[in-house]
Amino acid sequence: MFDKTLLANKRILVTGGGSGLGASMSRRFAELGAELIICGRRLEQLEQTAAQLRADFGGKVSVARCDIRDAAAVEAMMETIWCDGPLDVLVNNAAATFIAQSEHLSARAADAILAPTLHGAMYCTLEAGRRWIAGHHKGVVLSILSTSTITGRAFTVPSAMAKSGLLAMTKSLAVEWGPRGIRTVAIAPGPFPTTGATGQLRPETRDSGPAAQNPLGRVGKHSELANLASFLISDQAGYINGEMVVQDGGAHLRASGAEDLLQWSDAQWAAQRAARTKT
Ligand SMILES: CCCCCCC/C=C/C(=O)SCCNC(=O)CCNC(=O)[C@H](O)C(C)(C)COP(=O)(O)OP(=O)(O)OC[C@H]1O[C@@H](n2cnc3c(N)ncnc32)[C@H](O)[C@@H]1OP(=O)(O)O
Ligand SMILES: NC(=O)C1=CN([C@@H]2O[C@H](COP(=O)(O)OP(=O)(O)OC[C@H]3O[C@@H](n4cnc5c(N)ncnc54)[C@H](OP(=O)(O)O)[C@@H]3O)[C@@H](O)[C@H]2O)C=CC1
Repeated sequence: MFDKTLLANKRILVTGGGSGLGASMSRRFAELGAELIICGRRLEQLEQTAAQLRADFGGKVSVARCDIRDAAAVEAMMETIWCDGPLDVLVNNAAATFIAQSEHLSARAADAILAPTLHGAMYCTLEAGRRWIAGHHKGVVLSILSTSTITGRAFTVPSAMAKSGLLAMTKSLAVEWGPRGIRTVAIAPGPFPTTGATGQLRPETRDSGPAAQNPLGRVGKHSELANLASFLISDQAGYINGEMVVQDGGAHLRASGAEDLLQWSDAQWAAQRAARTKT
């Protein structure tokens, strides 16, 4: 699909690159010649993914243990990265969510989603952006958002708020940082099965799967998202700035994807609160 050197000479940080969609994007970027830094909280998971990428593609892959909720930790990570040279691309991928009735959300529960999803991505963007501007270096920020930015989404309100905040960041910085050579772009994926998303959003007690509700009758393939991401961060997409590309098989045109939860009984919600997963 792409020239194998599409991302040669690109130095890319993927937050949450150790697992899920972050690992799948990292894999494709490595295949297309990029140097990678993947960050997350679980060092062992990061090392495992990095070792596999090195074995498969032979390029340079480094890991950074970093909880992006911690602004000082993000600054320290960026300092360490820049010691070896500037990044070319930041992929804001790490995020958290869970389903809950909003009236049951405590402040801590709301912050547990907003802190990594909104604040963490903002810290990473600001730390990369200020270094790009100071060094007169071009950069690209790709943020992985959600179709909740278009529809809103019941029962995942903090996530929907965070993703909409990041869409506002993407559009705003396109204008503010475009003249400085920095592009900001985004993808709004529909359902792409991952351990994290399935664990948090699809308890076995939910009746119908996202494939059944999708106009195309299926969920997304990781390779499809990884290819779109590769294009958007490449120089081939050099005139795309401030845009969010939806990749959901048309699902958001039918519904936001959470309406089945309106039918849940109090007992089902109580069981969900008791059985909630933590990844
Ligand atoms: C068409 C459909 C498409 C849907 C797309 C939706 C778009 C977004 C998708 C995604 O983001 S998928 C990625 C999901 N992956 C993850 O969430 C992985 C990362 N997860 C985590 O880090 C954690 O699991 C967590 C969710 C952040 C929670 O862990 P944390 O250690 O931060 O929380 P705690 O200290 O345990 O609790 C803090 C606070 O939050 C309350 N809480 C925690 N989990 C739940 C839950 N499942 N339900 C309700 N409340 C929860 C917990 O009770 C604490 O509050 P207090 O009790 O202290 O008030
Ligand atoms: N999968 C889907 O259907 C959809 C996903 N998305 C978006 O795609 C992106 C990836 O989702 P997905 O792969 O499913 O999610 P996963 O839960 O599978 O992966 C999340 C990744 O983020 C990392 N992470 C979470 N919290 C932090 C933190 N505080 N600091 C650093 N890293 C963190 C995790 O690593 P660790 O635990 O080691 O920190 C993990 O590698 C997210 O932005 C999500 O909102 C959007 C719509 C649909």
